[in-house]
Amino acid sequence: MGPILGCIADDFTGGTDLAGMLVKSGMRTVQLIGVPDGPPPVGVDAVVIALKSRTSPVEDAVAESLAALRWLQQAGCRQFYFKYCSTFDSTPRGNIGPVTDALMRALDVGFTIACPAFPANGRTIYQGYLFVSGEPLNESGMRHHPLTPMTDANLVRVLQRQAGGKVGLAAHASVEQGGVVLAERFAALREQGCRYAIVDAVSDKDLMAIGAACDGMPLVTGGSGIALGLAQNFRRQGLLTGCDAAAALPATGGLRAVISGSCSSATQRQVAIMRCQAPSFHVDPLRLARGDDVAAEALAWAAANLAQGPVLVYATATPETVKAVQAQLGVEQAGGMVEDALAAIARGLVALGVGRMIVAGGETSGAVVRALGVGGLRIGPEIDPGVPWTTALRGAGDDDTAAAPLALALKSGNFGSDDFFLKAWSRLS
Ligand SMILES: Nc1ncnc2c1ncn2[C@@H]1O[C@H](COP(=O)(O)OP(=O)(O)O)[C@@H](O)[C@H]1O
Ligand SMILES: O=C(O)[C@@H](O)C(=O)COP(=O)(O)O
Repeated sequence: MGPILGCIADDFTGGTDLAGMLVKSGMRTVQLIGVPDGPPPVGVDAVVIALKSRTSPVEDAVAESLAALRWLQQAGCRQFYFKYCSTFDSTPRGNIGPVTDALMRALDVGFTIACPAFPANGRTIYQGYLFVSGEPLNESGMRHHPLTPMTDANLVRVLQRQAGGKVGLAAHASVEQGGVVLAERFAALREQGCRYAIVDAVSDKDLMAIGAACDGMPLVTGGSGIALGLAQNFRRQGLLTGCDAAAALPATGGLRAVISGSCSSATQRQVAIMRCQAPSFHVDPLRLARGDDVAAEALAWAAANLAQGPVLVYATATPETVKAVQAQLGVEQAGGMVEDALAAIARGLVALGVGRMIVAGGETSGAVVRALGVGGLRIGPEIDPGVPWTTALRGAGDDDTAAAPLALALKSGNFGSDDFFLKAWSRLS
């Protein structure tokens, strides 16, 4: 049987986050990188197509998302899921609103939900306000994000600025009463002319209620959290028949490296800790802009250090440093230049024998995975909430027979414990 649930993720770390969550909920899941050419994989319950569309121009994000939807429809999926960041990362023009609108039009649906909550990672929503580990979004580190600074915690307001229709709120008072009451609240909002409901959630129990209320809803949108409650609907209908071999990965090996282009608060702490314990190489955007061959330097340095243990290559910097760089180079130019350099270094590292790699940052992961020509990812064991180990597949139909496939952990900027870069290796057998 083909996949039942078709997911479109707006970045690659978000894709592995969602795929890991679906696997945990008992759905056999494969993550594909970009819209595939080939036929859908067999023996899976869910497919996640990971795009790099979070900060693309709106028209490009919409076109790519619609292409992904068409492929998932042809693959036979019966429910669709637009995955964005648990901190609702978006530019003032979108892309969450415009992509949601385009998917709704294509599916001919008049209502959907928007819920980025991920309580296990401290993302909770109450009265429509998004909190990050107890801090309102606009007071969290997200206000300094290099590409998508988030300066308003009220998601009804944020989505209303991006979307074509009216945004309503399904507050916690409805959510805590369970799926039936919540579904009634959705119906009431629809009658009031709302096309979207921001949904409160402060616990996994709330996510299960949201999942139940979304039974049969053609399109859901959110972070990875709401995935937790969807499998129960399919299971009840007898649609989840396969056994879950999800967390088993083929044997991996080779040298180890961490590549970090994330400037998020959690990554800054993780980089600081790894720098004290392992050889590290700093990629300076201003040197890139001057035309220095930083990638070649990094690879020569890596060749001399890799044998000793994991190495760190990072562009991660404080908000002040990032602002100064952006003032000189421009926001997009700085980001693109760093991403290109880290991607070239990742390719060179694999050529030097790196077989296990952690990449920190969503945009950074997108650039690296593309440069490595990865077609898909097999999902393995979770390192920390939202970050599984994966192994690289060449494409949709790949049966993963390579002797020792490349192991990749794509770490969302703000996920993972402070010692993530040190402890992650032990989760890979
Ligand atoms: N020192 C720096 N100066 C300016 N931009 C940087 C610097 N280091 C990284 N970047 C850019 O910041 C962006 C970080 O985004 P991303 O990789 O998605 O991380 P996160 O997951 O934390 O959001 C990337 O485009 C990256 O190239
Ligand atoms: O939902 C989340 O927070 C993550 O899955 C995610 O999308 C993070 O994006 P980055 O912080 O850009 O890695």
